[in-house]
Amino acid sequence: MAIIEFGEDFRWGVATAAYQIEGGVTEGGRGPSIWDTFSHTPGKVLNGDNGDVACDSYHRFEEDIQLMKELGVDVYRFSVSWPRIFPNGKGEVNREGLDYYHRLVDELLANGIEPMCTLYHWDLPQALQDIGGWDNRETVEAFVAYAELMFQEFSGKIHSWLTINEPWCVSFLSNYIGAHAPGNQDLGLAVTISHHLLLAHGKAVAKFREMKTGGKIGFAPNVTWLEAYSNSGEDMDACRRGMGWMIDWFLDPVFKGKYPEFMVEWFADREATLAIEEGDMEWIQQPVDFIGINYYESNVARHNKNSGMLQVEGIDMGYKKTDIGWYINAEGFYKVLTFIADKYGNIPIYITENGICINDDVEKGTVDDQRRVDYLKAHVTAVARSIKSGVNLKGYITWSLLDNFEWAEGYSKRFGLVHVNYRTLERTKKESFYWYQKLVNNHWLEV
Ligand SMILES: CCOCCOc1ccc(-c2cn(C[C@@H]3NC[C@@H](O)[C@H]3O)nn2)cc1
Repeated sequence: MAIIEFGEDFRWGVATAAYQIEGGVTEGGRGPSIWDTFSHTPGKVLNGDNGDVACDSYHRFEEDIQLMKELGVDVYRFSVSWPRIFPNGKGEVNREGLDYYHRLVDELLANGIEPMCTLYHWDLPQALQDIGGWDNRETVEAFVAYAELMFQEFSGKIHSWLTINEPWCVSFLSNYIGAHAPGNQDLGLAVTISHHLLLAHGKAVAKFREMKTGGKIGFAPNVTWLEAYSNSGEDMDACRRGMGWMIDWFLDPVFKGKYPEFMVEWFADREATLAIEEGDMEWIQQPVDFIGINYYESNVARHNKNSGMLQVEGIDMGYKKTDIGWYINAEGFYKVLTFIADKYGNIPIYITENGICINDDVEKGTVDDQRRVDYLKAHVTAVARSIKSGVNLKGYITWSLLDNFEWAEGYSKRFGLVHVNYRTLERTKKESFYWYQKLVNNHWLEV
């Protein structure tokens, strides 16, 4: 057995998101979001599940925080439901919504846990979608106004902010592939939305700097690693496109001030062009203090001209799969982290999501999710390897504290260290909870 060690200043955390855990969708003055609309549209979410109750964390957050305290985590990454703050997306502020998040943040601070706040984790106020959503630059301005209010309201309490979670999911998964809310399937629209999301991010960062409320700010792209099936130029190019779609498309504008040309051309050849206005790129490349990286899986891929818009075909190499069908490959985690550090300069990185869907159920009062322990062990070791290789990693925040509403998969897919019985809302600590507790408190693990 080998011992893998982490410095005492390395931060450990757990992550959730508002629509996935809160419930209370008509309480406390909250307005509807696009996920309320989407989940209540027949056929959009597996089993017709929705976030109306979810884990009921709106009423049970003290219990959840006691679980975090028992874990011993340093950081809790949560998201704020924008329609709790601005029920109509902009204009009138809902004081009850602000008060709810003050109670949450105060309880975290009272228990020695640092709040890391994601401002946008996919639950766009429906009222903004009704005027075009992220396709409309008015939504960009509404986001900046929402961010400004949150920075002011929580100044001195929240010191770590993330603007946008997984802009690839918000733009391409939700507006080209159409699997997530609002469910459009238009590449040109998705490309425009990706630009407006980066503009919203950059303008919010600029507002954060201007307000001087203190703390640090970043955003959280989701990333993957694609290993080329062969060393042929077309297979290597295909993998470059697949990663360019998810990584370079969002990191190049922020860190290099321009979109990756090879992707601009690929989209333009498919009538999807960027409408960049004077000053946009200057806003987008506002320096960030850190970047959140969300990683789940890697693939082996090759070129196939008949394989979708990107002409990238995944090849099943027999890697073990999770219960949501994603491949398990911790080597890809190490490779993508070193790739990002090499290409974008050694920016401080927090892993803001990494975890595994394992649907084991409660038996004899526990959940023996050894496959989750194995996944976490391998991926935390990949994090240690990356640090040893010079990657400026500051912390690891696992997805998720609780089983929760996994978007279009509903409640069928479980990512939590803690099992949730959605009928009784009873929480049950899994074996992985105790494994993570030991890692978080020891700062080392045996592999
Ligand atoms: C080609 C067709 O593809 C159809 C589905 O394609 C995807 C891709 C990616 C995802 C996905 C889900 N998650 C986990 C979440 N991250 C944020 C947090 O809220 C977690 O719940 N990350 N990525 C889902 C579906």
